[in-house]
Amino acid sequence: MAQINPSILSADFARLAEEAKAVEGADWLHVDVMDNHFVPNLTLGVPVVESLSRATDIPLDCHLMIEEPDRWAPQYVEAGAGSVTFHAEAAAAPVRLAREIRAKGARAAMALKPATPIEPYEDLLPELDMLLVMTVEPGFGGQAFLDIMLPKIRRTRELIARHGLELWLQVDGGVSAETIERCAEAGADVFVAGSAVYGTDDPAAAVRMLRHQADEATAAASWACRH
Ligand SMILES: O=C(CO)[C@H](O)[C@H](O)COP(=O)(O)O
Ligand SMILES: [Fe+2]
Repeated sequence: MAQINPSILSADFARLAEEAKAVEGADWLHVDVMDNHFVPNLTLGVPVVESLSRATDIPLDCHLMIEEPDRWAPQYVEAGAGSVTFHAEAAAAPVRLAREIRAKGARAAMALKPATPIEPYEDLLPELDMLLVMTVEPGFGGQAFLDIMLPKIRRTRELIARHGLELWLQVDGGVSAETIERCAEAGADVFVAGSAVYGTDDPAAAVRMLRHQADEATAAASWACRH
């Protein structure tokens, strides 16, 4: 079944615990950590993740858009994150970092900005639990989905299948009722949605609707039949 991860970037930061409750039934809560260096925006850090992990039963999926993830990522595991994603463009030693995240007890994931190809990282895939293909330029919520990323999602799904891996394939940025089916058809199975969830009157219903759409599109997709 498709996993839907609402992004709290589009939530009210003064009411994060309530905003987590508003998406009960979501698979993960996506937490965008930005440092105003790797991306031109600043959000939250380790103490907020620590408090949020105590305030909700939904596991936290921390997307680190920061420099020096080798230094910081382990601290997010200690703060309670169930999954930690570092960017390929920022990590100094991605294999060592992925192993450290896993050794500390979280799922290890790596993200690719739109201009970063997947092919140079093929040998790294067995070290990861999830690969994130960004479908907008990281930094801000509410941007338009980049259709041009669909071939990269397809190629990544093919590589995962070729290596016989159980790796999850996440998409993040502009995922909505209009775009989620294209992502699922191309091979994504974990979907981050910020504005498409928190920008509605009923965020929990939006999660259910997006999951239903993704499941239908996956069932019809050739990559899932071969899986
Ligand atoms: O990583 C991100 C931006 O860098 C966010 O997770 C993403 O943009 C979610 O927001 P939306 O669904 O509104 O695009
Ligand atoms: Fe994100």
